[in-house]
Amino acid sequence: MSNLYKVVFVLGPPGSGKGTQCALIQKNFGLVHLSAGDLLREEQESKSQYGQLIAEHIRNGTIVPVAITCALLENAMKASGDCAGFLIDGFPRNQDNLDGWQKNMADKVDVKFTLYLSCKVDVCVSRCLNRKQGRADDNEESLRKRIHTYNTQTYPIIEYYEKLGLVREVATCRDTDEVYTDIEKIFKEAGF
Ligand SMILES: Nc1ncnc2c1ncn2[C@@H]1O[C@H](COP(=O)(O)OP(=O)(O)O)[C@@H](O)[C@H]1O
Ligand SMILES: O=c1ccn([C@@H]2O[C@H](COP(=O)(O)OP(=O)(O)O)[C@@H](O)[C@H]2O)c(=O)[nH]1
Ligand SMILES: [Mg+2]
Repeated sequence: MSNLYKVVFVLGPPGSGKGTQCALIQKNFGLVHLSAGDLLREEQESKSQYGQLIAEHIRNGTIVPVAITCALLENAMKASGDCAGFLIDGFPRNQDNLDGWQKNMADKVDVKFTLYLSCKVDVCVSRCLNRKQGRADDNEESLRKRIHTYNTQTYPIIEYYEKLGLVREVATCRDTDEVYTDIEKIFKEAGF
């Protein structure tokens, strides 16, 4: 019996439906959903010493240094007790994230696969602009920067996992329940 944490990374452009689909997977498979973006927003609101730095990165669509994000993820994993595994939503987003994760977490986790939610940019942007969660980065200027960061820094991480045969892609420019039906099959086939 391995006592490594089981992990599935969930990546895709902003607005592709990562949070929406993770909520459904969590409910039906008992994996715990950890959104790196949500953890960073909570850290920022908690008057952390990193609050200003996090806020600037979020508004500019750039990526927070991995030491901060990885520590938040590891703490959340330790705090969540026994579970079927973790859905890590929106991380690793660049090479620095991947390097920091490999250095600190590689021997504590079993990464099962990366769920890649693919969606056309114009659909993603309009979903974010209509999301109405009061986010500082759901405006046209921040979204342009976020899409640029996604294309230049995050997509190469998906390609890295693709070369390892660890990507499961699901197209998300469809109704939420149609998308979830495909995702459910993938998790069942992976033994969850
Ligand atoms: N398949 C879908 N069809 C239409 N709207 C969706 C779909 N999936 C998510 N949304 C909506 O799009 C917005 C962004 O979804 P979210 O799950 O927050 O994406 P992400 O975490 O990838 O940025 C939310 O308002 C959500 O309700
Ligand atoms: O590992 C992460 C995850 C998120 N972010 C920051 O948080 C923002 C919002 O991320 P989130 O995943 O919440 O956005 P989404 O893709 O869900 O729209 C990103 O643009 C980054 O600035 C980051 O720096 N590192
Ligand atoms: Mg999200």
